[in-house]
Amino acid sequence: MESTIAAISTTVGESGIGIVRMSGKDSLSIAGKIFEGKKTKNLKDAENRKITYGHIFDPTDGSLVDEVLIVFMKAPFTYTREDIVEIYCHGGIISVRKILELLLANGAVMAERGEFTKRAFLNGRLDLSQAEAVIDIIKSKTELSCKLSLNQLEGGLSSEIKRIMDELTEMVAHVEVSIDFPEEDFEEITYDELELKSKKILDEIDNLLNTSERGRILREGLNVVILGKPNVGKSSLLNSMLRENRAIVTDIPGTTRDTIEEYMNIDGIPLKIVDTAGIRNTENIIEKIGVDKAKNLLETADLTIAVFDSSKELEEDDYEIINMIKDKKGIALLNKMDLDSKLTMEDLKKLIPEMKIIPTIISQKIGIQDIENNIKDMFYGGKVKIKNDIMVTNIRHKKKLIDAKKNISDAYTGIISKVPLDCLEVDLKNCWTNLGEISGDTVTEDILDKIFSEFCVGK
Ligand SMILES: Nc1nc2c(c(=O)[nH]1)N(C=O)[C@@H](CNc1ccc(C(=O)N[C@@H](CCC(=O)O)C(=O)O)cc1)CN2
Ligand SMILES: Nc1nc2c(ncn2[C@@H]2O[C@H](COP(=O)(O)OP(=O)(O)OP(=O)(O)O)[C@@H](O)[C@H]2O)c(=O)[nH]1
Ligand SMILES: [Mg+2]
Repeated sequence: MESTIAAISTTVGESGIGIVRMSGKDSLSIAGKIFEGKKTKNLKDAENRKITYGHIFDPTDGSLVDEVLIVFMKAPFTYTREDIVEIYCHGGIISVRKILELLLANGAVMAERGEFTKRAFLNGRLDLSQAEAVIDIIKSKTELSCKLSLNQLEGGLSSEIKRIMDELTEMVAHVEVSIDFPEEDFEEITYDELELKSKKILDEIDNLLNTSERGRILREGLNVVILGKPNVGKSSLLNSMLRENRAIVTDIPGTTRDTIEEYMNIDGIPLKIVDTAGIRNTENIIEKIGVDKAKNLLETADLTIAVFDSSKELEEDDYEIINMIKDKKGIALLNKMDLDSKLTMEDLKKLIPEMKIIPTIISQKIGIQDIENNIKDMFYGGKVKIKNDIMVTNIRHKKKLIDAKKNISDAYTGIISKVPLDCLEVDLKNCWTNLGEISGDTVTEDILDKIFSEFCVGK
């Protein structure tokens, strides 16, 4: 890396302090041109990693720009493994921008998005999945997803991937020896050994892939769809869960015409919750579109909440809804329990014996806590220990794992049917390459550019 890069690393706006930073071999000399210290006049004389107080001046006219703290961090023990200078100035928009401008005028080039972290990766301080964790930390919206990304930054996923890659390397080496020196039987690997080893790798990749479903939920939110006949209290439920009057609630059936999506979280579990138009057989064109939309949404739901009205006898529309949700993951609510009962818990239980049924009075917020606890239980159903678990949360990693799984299962199938060893080698190597795209060992320039372009400036 020849160039010295500079960027503003904090948000530009009304902030107390702003950070402008530089990385590269000229960092110290460039900063030295615009900084004058109080006690330590010259930045070159400042101690490594020790904060120095002073002022930034515009060297073209000697005018004062800001009062700052500055630190020089000497390569290679820095964030990027290059020389770094960080300037802590007064926040806002003028000072940070002016200081960046001066650095650029004195030999630094504007850093691209994620370029500091990209350099940390290229210089070997982080592997690619760790670098990607950095942006996931910044973008995380809940404590839980932040914690997972921090684990990834600490190298949990990386070491697991590395371990599997080492196993593959060892297997390939054995296979190659057996191909190259078939006469010398001492090193030759047996098909039984190969079967065991490839099965182990297949299981390990599978285990990682199995965590990605929960990973997706943490990324996108658990997709919860509220379903039911008109007027049963679906929008009331949405409002109660959000704790705000988001959707219009009236006693006129057919109030909600379109779907309403909102985000919330229950103890850190992100939820996308969708209120839908009441399902009924209708001739009204607008309402019909809403009803069809609600039915389609069911396909992508992680969880459905089907609402029933206890004050009304079951009708044809209820039966249709029961049919739709029967084999889906979800819970049923028997609402309006404050009114005279025409539909009991027992009646409903007979129709959907597999499903959890919760009695509610949504208009009085009764049962909401119960619903939220049930959603939580379903999420933690797999008994994940989030804290120590390695979890695949990144969609790119998931895709690569799927490719790698395909390679190793092909190899495994080949081993079972005793195909020639050189046929296996290709699958094993491809598997290694696909895993290497997660760690960054085998990644291409294009992929790197794409990954780091999603970073923020100054990271
Ligand atoms: N001011 C400031 N705050 C920051 C960062 C930064 O770059 N600057 N970070 C980044 O964006 C994060 C912290 N991450 C960092 C990771 C490594 C090193 C570092 O200097 N590592 C060296 C030395 C470690 C040591 O002293 O033991 C190394 O790994 O060799 C610095 C920050 C969050 N806070
Ligand atoms: N008595 C009683 N009324 C309720 C309860 N829950 C909701 N309601 C009332 O039922 C009516 C319909 O509620 P909504 O939330 O608009 O029902 P919806 O299912 O969204 O209806 P559509 O949008 O038309 O499909 C409103 O007047 C609510 O105040 C309850 O537990 N008990
Ligand atoms: Mg509604």
